[in-house]
Amino acid sequence: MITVTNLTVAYGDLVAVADVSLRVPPGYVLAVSGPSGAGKSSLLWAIAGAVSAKSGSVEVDGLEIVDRPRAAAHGVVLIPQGNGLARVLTARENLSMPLLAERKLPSDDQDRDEALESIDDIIAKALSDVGLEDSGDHLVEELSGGEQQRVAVARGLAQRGKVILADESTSELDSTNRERVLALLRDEADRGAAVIIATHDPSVAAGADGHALMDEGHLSWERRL
Ligand SMILES: Nc1ncnc2c1ncn2[C@@H]1O[C@H](COP(=O)(O)OP(=O)(O)OP(=O)(O)O)[C@@H](O)[C@H]1O
Repeated sequence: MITVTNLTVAYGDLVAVADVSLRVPPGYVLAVSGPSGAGKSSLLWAIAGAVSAKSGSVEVDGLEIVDRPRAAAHGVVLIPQGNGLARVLTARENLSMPLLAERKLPSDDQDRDEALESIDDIIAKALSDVGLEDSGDHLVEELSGGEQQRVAVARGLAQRGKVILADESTSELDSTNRERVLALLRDEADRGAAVIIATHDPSVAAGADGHALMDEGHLSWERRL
């Protein structure tokens, strides 16, 4: 459960998120739309622990989110706008980094090999789910914008979070891949994650369980969860 209570995020004097409250239970997909600069990314960053609240709070399953490392360890996955991939690493390496960071590999050689094989399996499935099973060894900078976006989605899915925050994750995709990614995000909700999608696309918002609008940091409801 994502619980945002009277959250305000500010950059100096600029208030990006103004006294926002919302709840997203496990199993639900919330779409957040609104004009450029409305505060959608800032709301997602605050839920991910990547920016601090000026006032108010964010909780995930009762744990207050105070910084990114603890949020990530608690299963809060952010698929950032602009992908956030390391361009000089391969797609597979980009997927492996958060998985390796969150696990302590066993010291025993055989146990370690098994753990690494299981990570390889998770990565192969995530890349296959986004239709990039043959692109794992490509450098990110060799991939198209839409392929990079799908790698970023695969990286998010591979982490099997309890919260998935997808920031404009379909903006560069053709309709087939947009439907594919939306179905994958729906699968995440069906497995028990709470999902928030920031989007400019009305068709993405229409497919969500609820739809919130942001404008100048304020949130209102188009369709409640
Ligand atoms: N790191 C930052 N420092 C200062 N101002 C920022 C920072 N990040 C965002 N802003 C400002 O905060 C406001 C909200 O930005 P935000 O990126 O959250 O909006 P958005 O709704 O996601 O926009 P878009 O749809 O264009 O991605 C904007 O005025 C933006 O310029």
